[in-house]
Amino acid sequence: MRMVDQPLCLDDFEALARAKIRQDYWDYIAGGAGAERALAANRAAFARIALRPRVLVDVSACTAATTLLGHELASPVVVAPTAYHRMSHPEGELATARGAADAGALYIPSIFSNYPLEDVAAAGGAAPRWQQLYWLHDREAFGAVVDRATAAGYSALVLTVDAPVIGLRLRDARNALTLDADTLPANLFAAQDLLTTRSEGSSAVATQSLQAFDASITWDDLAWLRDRSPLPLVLKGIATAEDARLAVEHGVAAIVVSNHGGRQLDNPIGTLDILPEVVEAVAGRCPVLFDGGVRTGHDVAVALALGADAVLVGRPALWGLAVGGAAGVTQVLRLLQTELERVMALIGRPTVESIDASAVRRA
Ligand SMILES: Cc1cc2nc3c(=O)[nH]c(=O)nc-3n(C[C@H](O)[C@H](O)[C@H](O)COP(=O)(O)O)c2cc1C
Ligand SMILES: CCCCCCC(=O)C(=O)O
Repeated sequence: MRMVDQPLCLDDFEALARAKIRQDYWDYIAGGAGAERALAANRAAFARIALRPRVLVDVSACTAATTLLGHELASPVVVAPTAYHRMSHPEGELATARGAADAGALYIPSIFSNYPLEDVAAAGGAAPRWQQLYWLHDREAFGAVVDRATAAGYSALVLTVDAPVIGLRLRDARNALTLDADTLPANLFAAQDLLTTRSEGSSAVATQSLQAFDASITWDDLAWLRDRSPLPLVLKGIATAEDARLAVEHGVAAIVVSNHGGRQLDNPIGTLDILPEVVEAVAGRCPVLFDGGVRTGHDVAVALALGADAVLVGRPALWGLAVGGAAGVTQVLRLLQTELERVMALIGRPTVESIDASAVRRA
């Protein structure tokens, strides 16, 4: 592997982070499900789309600034929900929240954070934040988290719907992954014992998810959540036009096209290949967010041109966190913003709104 002193791109951050995170936690973060076909497909999809540069356009003042559900953001790059940030840095989600706030970015903490959601909210100050949720078997515990997020000033709930069970994470099973005491989920006390134990041939994360997640929920159950909290509801993990239409019919505020970073269904198709059918089905009725394999400002521009209103980054934020705590998260987000603004100049699209379908073609 190449030696890196000063990270100039996200690949550099990845190399530096790898040297700082212990091997079984690194595998949990980096890995995908099954043969990791979906993980690879997410990146491969970007190689098939080319940008179409227009010239002699005034690009002297390109700006990546945008708005999303009323939030003014420095760029269309959002920090995705990822569990257990203390695997990457002792200050965990508190540092991520500070780093995202300093970059003018929206952060979506995972329900499986290592710090209580109230503390994460306080660390982010006035910055926008949405709370991610998994629907738990224990309805009382689930409702309590929803109430706490509502009271703590989160401005939307992001329900992840692509994980009725956890995908087959072979790296974690081979590593017999269990979580150390300082990496246990802070919002869910009942989950803590289970994450230090595991069934034979499985990891603690997989064993626990089987017991914690309610795999019986359907579209009808969304009404319960809407009754429980007035916050706008975002569904994360939509991967077909049919479900995108259903989501809109159920009044969601936004959807996230995602395959969970290739960690759930090991499908040989990247989320970028799925994005156009979802954008067409939604037909402008709500914002469409996208994630999976975004690693450069060029990737962000491609996703926007294919109809995304914003993109989420999962692993890259963890790399920044591992490398430099809050400042590392800020650096990763600013790097993506700077790269995007450079690409915008090079393709003659000086604003986020001007990056439309005419900006791309199949390579
Ligand atoms: C270590 C790790 C933990 C994750 N935890 C969650 C989670 O708690 N909730 C969730 O909705 N998605 C979770 N995800 C998925 C991310 O939100 C996101 O969809 C994915 O990381 C995007 O792909 P990328 O890492 O290539 O940017 C996790 C992903 C990773 C890598
Ligand atoms: C029972 C713990 C489940 C944590 C799930 C976090 C996650 O979504 C992941 O991809 O890992």
